[in-house]
Amino acid sequence: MAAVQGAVNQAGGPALKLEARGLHKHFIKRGQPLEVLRDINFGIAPGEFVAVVGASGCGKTTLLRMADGLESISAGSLLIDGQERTDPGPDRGFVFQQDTLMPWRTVLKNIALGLELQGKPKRAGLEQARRFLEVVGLAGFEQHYPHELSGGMRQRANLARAFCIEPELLLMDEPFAALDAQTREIMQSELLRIWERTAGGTVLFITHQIDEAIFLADRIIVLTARPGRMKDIIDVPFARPRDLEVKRTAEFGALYDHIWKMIEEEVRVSMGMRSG
Ligand SMILES: Nc1ncnc2c1ncn2[C@@H]1O[C@H](COP(=O)(O)OP(=O)(O)OP(=O)(O)O)[C@@H](O)[C@H]1O
Repeated sequence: MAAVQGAVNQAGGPALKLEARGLHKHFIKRGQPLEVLRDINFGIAPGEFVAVVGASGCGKTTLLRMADGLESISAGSLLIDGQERTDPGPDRGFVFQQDTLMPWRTVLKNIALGLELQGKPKRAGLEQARRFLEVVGLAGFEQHYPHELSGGMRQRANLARAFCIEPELLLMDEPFAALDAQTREIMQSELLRIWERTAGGTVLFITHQIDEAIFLADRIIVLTARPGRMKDIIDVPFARPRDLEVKRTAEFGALYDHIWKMIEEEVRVSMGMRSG
């Protein structure tokens, strides 16, 4: 396929960090094609935080894996900095639902792992890891092993590891889904704090939770039921820095209801039910 060039800004640099153009994806399942994503188009500016929501199975994780280079593209294109995306690279960080800490490494050495893989000298890598360990509030736990931490602490170490490599594009797939409701809320505000403190780059964040998407993101992409298509892109009107209190406001509740109705409609369509 011919290389596709993305839009450039006035300074000559790419105007968009991540851009999907007419993106399609299908898998072959038991010999039959399964269409998962159809005609996905969006552009994400450098430094923007964008969440993706949609019914279960609409292709959210697949979209993220395509951005990371873990999944092939069936048609259309996905550009990073104006260039067709390549295999996974050090410019991208990926955070999964389950932490991916190595049980035999201390917390500090887990956080430093990405830097080690990038070839950063050991001492400098550990120093940088220590800084990020402090940012996520784990000072004092450097020499602990993952099994000695709570689920929330492990996910904080996981975040520190992702932010530590200072990725220009951070891809997050329901990173707080395995946490209890209270820890999840705290982690949401921790994530914003870390992101703001470390100039955390561009984020594409997948979630099932509408309130999480509204609280975190600048914009929210709503996908239809499978095959996932663009249903809407919503601007989130809340100023930063954001406090969890914003979730209790009427404006937040109204936006939540609006997005929930869109997703409910899609789930009903996919189940062959009429809305109402
Ligand atoms: N490697 C694969 N081979 C075949 N089918 C796949 C593969 N990966 C995903 N699928 C199918 O693609 C569809 C979309 O999956 P995906 O995990 O992207 O959805 P999702 O929106 O993230 O779902 P959920 O919200 O439930 O996590 C599903 O029907 C899934 O079974």
